[in-house]
Amino acid sequence: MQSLGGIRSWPATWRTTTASMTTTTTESVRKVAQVLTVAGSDSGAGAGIQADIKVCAARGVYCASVITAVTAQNTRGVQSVHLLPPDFVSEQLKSVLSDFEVDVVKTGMLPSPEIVEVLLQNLSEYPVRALVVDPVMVSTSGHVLAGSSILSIFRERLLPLADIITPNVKEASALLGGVRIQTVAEMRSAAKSLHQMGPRFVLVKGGDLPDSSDSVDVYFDGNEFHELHSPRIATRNTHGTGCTLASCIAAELAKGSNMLSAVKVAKRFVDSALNYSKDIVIGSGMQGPFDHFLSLKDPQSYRQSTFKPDDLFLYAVTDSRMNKKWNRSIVDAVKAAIEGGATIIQLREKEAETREFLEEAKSCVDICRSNGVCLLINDRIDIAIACDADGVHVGQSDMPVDLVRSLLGPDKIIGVSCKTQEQAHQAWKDGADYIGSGGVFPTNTKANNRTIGLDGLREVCKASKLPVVAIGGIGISNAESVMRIGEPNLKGVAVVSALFDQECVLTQAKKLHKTLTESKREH
Ligand SMILES: Nc1ncnc2c1ncn2[C@@H]1O[C@H](COP(=O)(O)OP(=O)(O)OP(=O)(O)O)[C@@H](O)[C@H]1O
Ligand SMILES: Cc1ncc(CO)c(N)n1
Ligand SMILES: [Mg+2]
Repeated sequence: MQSLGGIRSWPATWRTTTASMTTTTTESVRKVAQVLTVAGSDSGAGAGIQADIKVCAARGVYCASVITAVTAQNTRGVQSVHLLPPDFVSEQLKSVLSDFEVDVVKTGMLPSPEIVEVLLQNLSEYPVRALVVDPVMVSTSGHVLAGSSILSIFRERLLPLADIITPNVKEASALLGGVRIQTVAEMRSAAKSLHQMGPRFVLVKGGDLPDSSDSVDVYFDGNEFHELHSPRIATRNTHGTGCTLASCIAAELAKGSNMLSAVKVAKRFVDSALNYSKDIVIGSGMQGPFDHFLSLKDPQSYRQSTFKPDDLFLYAVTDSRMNKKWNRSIVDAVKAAIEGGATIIQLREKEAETREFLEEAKSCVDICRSNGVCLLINDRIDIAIACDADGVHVGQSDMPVDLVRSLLGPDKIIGVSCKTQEQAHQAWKDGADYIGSGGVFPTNTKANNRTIGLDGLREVCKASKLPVVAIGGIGISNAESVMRIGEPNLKGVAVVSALFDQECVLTQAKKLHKTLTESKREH
């Protein structure tokens, strides 16, 4: 029997290895971890090939796919299965394995002994670093995806080559000739028996174990057992958990992880994904898919957080000292500002305690979202992430914009304070959405802040490829003079004291909105 090399023989430095890669340029090349999944297609895309590709993408690993069968499948069950001819499966395998530097092969639905045979042949011709075998046999809905005809070739030839096998309790039982597996103790003894068939590691999954408040998987390395526990999540969206777990193990191995760490990360990934998507509704059947990217957004809130430059029109920036002085909560201040016509809100709470600020920020997100107004957080990226704000505003000495972007992802709003043309240019290059420019007039809100005046503002606007909001000492009496500079990308004014260092925020917001609307009409 040919060895696949196995994960234990990986060079420790493989991640930076570039020598074996062919390239037509002399530039350095970046090695990308690669998985090949050999599995069936699930038309509902919760399991099979589709799940495998999503998991790898979510884990930062490239995933090629060889399809063994096509299923007509949805959340109600499997309606029909069409096997691909073994020769054609072989052609796909050759195609990928002869070209790509596949690190790990992961198998799912292998529906006939002939298909297993062509897989074995190709693996002996093109060895890979690790083989993850998820012995898919029966769908959770009860449909047979691979019948008993595959059992002997699995036992005798595929399992001995596997670095890890990941049967659920039913599959473990089938591989062992029908033994009873209904307890964690029986899972342990099954793992031990399966290990004797030759795989280096065994993970018996307990997702379908009856009467268990925990979801327990049993891992066996030939010597030691590990029980991986997580609270069972009450959700209908468990379709594809098995494929997800195995693909995540493959992805982590491809990145260079050892087996136990890969399995632990994979279990946590399934757990977080299930938790995150426990309430989503896709399809009308008994078992729904979940969100591998942990990010299917409520379309309502998603739509509201898209940023338009005109949102900068009346930009309200909160200030904790002023709220304290006037004895109101941030939430009340924000409500009043929005009611008076504020078009975007920034929470700038320099002195707030983190825990308290987070709670207030969450309430403000709810208010802003229900009013279709974007909410930004000043400087505190952590708070913005934790409360799912629409974005952040950062200064020149805060975290760099490109790093903020990588932390917040592509859809969040990032604003940057800029006093100079160079800063405005840099903000645009780094991927900001707008800039705030000032102080236009002297202000008490920000100590030691250089005033750039209307001329400075004009300069920055001229250089900026991004929309601009003016800030610093602006109020009802001078807002018009600011807008009158007439630069087309100057979209509005940001105010602090003019709204919040006032007895009635609502009245001041209304007045300011009126002034701005009039000056817009005139210019
Ligand atoms: N409700 C749940 N809550 C938490 N973890 C779960 C739940 N259901 C399954 N899991 C976990 O998901 C992983 C897959 O286990 P499971 O036994 O469901 O595999 P499977 O039956 O092959 O999956 P499927 O056939 O639905 O793709 C395991 O780590 C298991 O512990
Ligand atoms: C194609 C396919 N592979 C695997 C599973 C197991 O979840 C499934 N339901 N469908
Ligand atoms: Mg299951």
